[in-house]
Amino acid sequence: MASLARRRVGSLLVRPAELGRFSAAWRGFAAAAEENDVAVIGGGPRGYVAAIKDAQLGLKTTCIEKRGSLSGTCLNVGCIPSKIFPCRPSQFLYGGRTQSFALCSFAEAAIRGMKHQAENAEPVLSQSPSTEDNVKIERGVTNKNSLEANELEAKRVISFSPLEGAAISRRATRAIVIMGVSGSGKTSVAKMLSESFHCSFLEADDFHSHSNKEKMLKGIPLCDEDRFPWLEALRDAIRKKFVDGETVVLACSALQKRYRDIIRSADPDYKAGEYSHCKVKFVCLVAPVGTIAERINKRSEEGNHFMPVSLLQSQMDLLQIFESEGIPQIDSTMNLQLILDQILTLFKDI
Ligand SMILES: Nc1ncnc2c1ncn2[C@@H]1O[C@H](COP(=O)(O)OP(=O)(O)O)[C@@H](O)[C@H]1O
Ligand SMILES: O=C(O)[C@H](O)[C@@H](O)[C@H](O)[C@H](O)COP(=O)(O)O
Repeated sequence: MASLARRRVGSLLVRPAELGRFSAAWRGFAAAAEENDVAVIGGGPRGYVAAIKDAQLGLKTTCIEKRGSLSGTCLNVGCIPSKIFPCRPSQFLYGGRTQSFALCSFAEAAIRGMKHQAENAEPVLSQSPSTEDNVKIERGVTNKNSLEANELEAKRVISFSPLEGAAISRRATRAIVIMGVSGSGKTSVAKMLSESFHCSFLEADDFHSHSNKEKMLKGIPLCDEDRFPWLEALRDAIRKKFVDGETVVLACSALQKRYRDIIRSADPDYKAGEYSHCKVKFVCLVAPVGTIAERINKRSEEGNHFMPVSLLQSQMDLLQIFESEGIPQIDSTMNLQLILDQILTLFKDI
C-alpha cells in the first residue's frame, strides 16, 4: 500500500515498544521508521481505539502521543472519581445508605474502589490535566497546524486532542451564527470563535451574488427577493456541514426571524418554533449606532468592505429579535476577547 504518512522527525512519536502494557494490542502498528498508512494524533481513549481499529484492519498505523503512554488522562492521571471524590468525600463515601443512594453490591464495590482512589488522589490532582498549561500543550501537539510543527507528512491523519475531542463530541452538529447589523463585529468575533472551536468558519458576505453586492455598494438596501436565495445558499452550506458531522460558525446579519428561520432549516429535524432543540444557534452582537457607524466608516476608509455607512440605519430598523427565540445579546463595545469569552461561556455545555 502506498505510504500515506511519513515521519521525518519523531520526537513525539511513540514506538510500540514504549507502549508498555499495550504492546500486544499494538503489534499491527508501524515502527517509527517504517512507512505509515495512517497517523493518529492523540493516544487518549478515542485516539488509541481509532488507531487499534486501523491496525486491526491491516493498515500500518502510527499513534502520536505526547504523554509517552496510551489511554490519555483517565488511565495515566486519574479520571472522574479521583477528581470528584476529594471534593465531596463525606457525601459520597460515608453517606452510604443513609442518603438517597440505592446501592447495589456492584455500586458498593465501585465506591470502595473509588474511595481507595480518592485516598490517593491528592498528588494526582496537583497534576490535573484540566489545568490551562496542560491544555495548551495538548493543543500544541494535536491541533491541525501541528502536522507541520511535528514535521509529519501525512495524507490520512486522524486527530484526537482532548480539547478538539471535546469540541467534536460536544458540538459536533452545531451551527453558531454570530448575527447583528453591519459593523457590529460579526466577522471578527465569528472568526475567533471558530478558531476556539477548531471548526469551520463561513462568511455570509461570500455567498452574496455580484448583483447583491453591487446594490449594497450603491447604498441600496437589499429586499427579500435578493436575500432569500442568499439565505438558502447559506442554509445549504450549513446543512452540508451537518451531514459531514462538522460544527460551523457563521457570520451573518440574519436581522429578521424569517431570515433566521431559513438558516434554522439547515437542521433537518428543526420544527418551527422549537428554538432550543434546533442545532442552529444565534448570538446577536449589539452596540450603539454611533459606535458602529465609526467602525463602518473606518472599515470603508481602509477599503475593506462594500457596505456603506448609509445602509446602517436601514439595518437597525430591520433588526428584530423575539424573546421566545432566546437569542443572547452581547455588548459588542467590549473588546473582542471579552466578547469571545462570553460566547464561549454560553456554549460551554452544548
Ligand atoms: N469589539 C470590537 N472592538 C473594536 N473594533 C471592533 C470590534 N469588533 C469589530 N471591530 C472592528 O469593526 C469593524 C467591523 O467589524 P466586522 O467584524 O467586519 O463587523 P461585521 O462583520 O458585523 O460587519 C472592523 O474594522 C473591526 O475590526
Ligand atoms: O457584514 C456586514 O456588513 C453585513 O453582514 C452585510 O455585509 C450583509 O451581508 C448585508 O447586511 C446584507 O444582508 P442584510 O441586508 O439582510 O443585512
